Amino acid sequence: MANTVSPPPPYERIPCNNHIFRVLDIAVLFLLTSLLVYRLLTLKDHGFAWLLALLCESWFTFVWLLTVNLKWNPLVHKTYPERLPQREEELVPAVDMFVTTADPVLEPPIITMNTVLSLLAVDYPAHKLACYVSDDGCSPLTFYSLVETSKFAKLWVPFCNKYNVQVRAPFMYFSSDESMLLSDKSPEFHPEFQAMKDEYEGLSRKIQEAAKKGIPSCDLISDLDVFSNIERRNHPTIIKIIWENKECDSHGMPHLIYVSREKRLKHPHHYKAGAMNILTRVSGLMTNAPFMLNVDCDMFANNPKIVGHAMCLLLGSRKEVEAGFVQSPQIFYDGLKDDPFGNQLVVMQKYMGRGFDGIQGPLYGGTGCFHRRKVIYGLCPDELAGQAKTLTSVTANLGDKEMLKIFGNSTEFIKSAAQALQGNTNAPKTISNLVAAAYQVAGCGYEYGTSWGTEVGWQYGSTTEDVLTGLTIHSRGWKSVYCNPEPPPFLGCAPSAGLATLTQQKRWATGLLEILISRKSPIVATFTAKLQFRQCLAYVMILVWALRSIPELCYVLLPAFCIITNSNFLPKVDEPATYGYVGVFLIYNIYTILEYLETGLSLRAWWNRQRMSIITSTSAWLFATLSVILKILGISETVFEITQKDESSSIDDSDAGRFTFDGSPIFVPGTTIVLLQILALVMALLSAGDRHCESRFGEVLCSFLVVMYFWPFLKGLFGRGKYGIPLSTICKSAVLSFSFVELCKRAY
Ligand SMILES: O=c1ccn([C@@H]2O[C@H](COP(=O)(O)OP(=O)(O)O[C@H]3O[C@H](CO)[C@@H](O)[C@H](O)[C@H]3O)[C@@H](O)[C@H]2O)c(=O)[nH]1
Ligand SMILES: [Mn+2]
Repeated sequence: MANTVSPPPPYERIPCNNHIFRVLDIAVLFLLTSLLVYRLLTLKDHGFAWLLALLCESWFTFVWLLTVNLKWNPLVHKTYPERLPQREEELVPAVDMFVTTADPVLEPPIITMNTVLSLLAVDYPAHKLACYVSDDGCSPLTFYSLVETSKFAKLWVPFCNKYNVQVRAPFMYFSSDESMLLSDKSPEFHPEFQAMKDEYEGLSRKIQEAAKKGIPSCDLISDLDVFSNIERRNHPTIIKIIWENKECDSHGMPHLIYVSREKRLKHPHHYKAGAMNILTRVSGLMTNAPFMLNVDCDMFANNPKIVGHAMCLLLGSRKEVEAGFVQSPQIFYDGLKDDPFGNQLVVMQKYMGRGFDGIQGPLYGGTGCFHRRKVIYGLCPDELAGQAKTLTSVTANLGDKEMLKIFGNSTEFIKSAAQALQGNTNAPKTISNLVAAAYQVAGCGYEYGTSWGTEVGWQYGSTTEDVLTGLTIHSRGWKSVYCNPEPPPFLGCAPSAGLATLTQQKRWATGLLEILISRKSPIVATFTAKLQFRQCLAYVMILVWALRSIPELCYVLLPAFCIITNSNFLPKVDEPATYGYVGVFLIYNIYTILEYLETGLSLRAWWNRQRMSIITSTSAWLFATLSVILKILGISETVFEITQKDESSSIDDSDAGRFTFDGSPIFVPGTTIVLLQILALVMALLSAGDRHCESRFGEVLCSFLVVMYFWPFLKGLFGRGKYGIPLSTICKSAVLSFSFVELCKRAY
């Protein structure tokens, strides 16, 4: 036999060493269960507080069990694009890239344009790429910006290729240290760099002025006609091919297409999921690439080789089932020092990402993700061909009639979908000929009676459409892979303040709970479909976020309750069980500190995150639970509130990390908690001389700790202007606190 050396695989699976964490995991679990037993055995000697603590601690133990499951076998994938078999450019698979934007005010066009530019300039054959921008704001400003951007891109893309530019979002490139950029380059670089910088400044000026003074009357006038008198929520489809790479030039610029789907007041538009489905269909008609990359408007491609890295995982695995989709982490570029709002989620994503990678694969996070088109179309992996029928009605060989029923009434689209499902890549088409067909599939009535949003495409019914869509894919037996090369693949904006963070957390927790109680719940899928059991537990850990608010709120209120009613929820200081509580508290904190230090973050960042998790859980997640209850009762619908994105981060502003407040009801729980603890501490102080006081040491300490966690609210009580909690909120909280005290006293 010939001794052929097979080339090394383009990726490696590397298990992470986590012995210390496993020991701590088990230690916490052991202590928690022992304490539960202790509580159960001593239940009859104690009152209501003891029982409530038992219930809360049972829940915490359950959540800890889920955490241990998730983190038990962490794994990372390392990718080597240079090892991919060298193919002719013609054989490299195509990728359709989607950008969604929804509001030119909350999402300034210059941010979206930088994202588009970074995608147009990625290091991949240009004729294999197409960039589709969905504009749910139906804004002439976005369209105008895109046209201007495409002109700039014709200079920018070749510049990036010629000088192997590392960061291909111009705002980032030009704001990095110029001297570093300028050294080590050929003499012609300097003038070209300067010219490019001037061009970019020109572009941003144009966009800024158009935002302020309106779009200048220019040659675009006929194109802009369609935008005149348009209502954002009630308008026909607008599709414009801004640039077509007609020559199929691999060094040119990818296709660039603007899509604003039809919206009518009576038709639900399903927020981002709806927008993604339209992009899927329009791109299916025009380019039908076997892979689709989607990013939020603020998430620019920071690593120009990211498509290559993703291809290592998508093409490099022996079986397709190993990589139904490839997800990159959400990393933020505008983070404040020490993460005062705890919203960078670096540590959480790192350890959860690795954990998921060791089971069935990471969640789909809505941005920075490469999907196989056929997976989005609802197909099962080949391995499950026998069971496919029971898991989905989509198979590779459907008749026309079935196709029409599932995918809707466009013969052109059916044809393209059939090709995608069978894995045929088709010859490039002239995309401008397909605009009429594209208008049809972008209409708001198109999905009526089809499987879009239920079985095919991005899934409807949750404000976290991303997690639901990923879950549906995992339920069909696909695995997913985490792709996190250096430098980080995509960077975006984190919410810039406390309120925005809480609003985002509320939307996430709402959407996740919607999934938990839906028919697509992982608990159902693990029995009826192909979701792995441990993956199900991992999903449940995330989906119960909103529900965690209730036990956590109860636990936070327990110290105050006990002080007010002169009861106990903790053992007396001299009882041995006290060591158990102190032990859990210490080990848990050491555990989380270790995670922060191992990631290279500061102790302050750790503390900020601890604080924010409790604040988030008792306010944002609590409101999420309420909004899901209201939805179930049919009183109100859950909505997608878009996060504000700021271009210039205020890192230098020393007050940027301070909590700001407004009249939003989301601040009421936090304020009430602080008022209550203060009240309780004062009561404890006044009765310090009693014989009881010693026996309440634990409760007083905990109450004090709660105040530390809610420090931003305590400061807010005395702050001024936007840094102060409005009087109306304080009044509401005061009423709530006094009612609580009254209630406690009556009950006891
Ligand atoms: O009706 C809508 C609403 C939103 N979007 C887009 O959705 C994206 C995400 O919105 P954002 O306000 O930035 O929400 P985030 O909480 O930052 O987004 C995270 O969480 C969302 C689910 O809640 C996912 O959809 C996102 O991909 C994920 O990054 C943005 O590009 C928006 O333009 C639309 O296209 N149409
Ligand atoms: Mn965002």
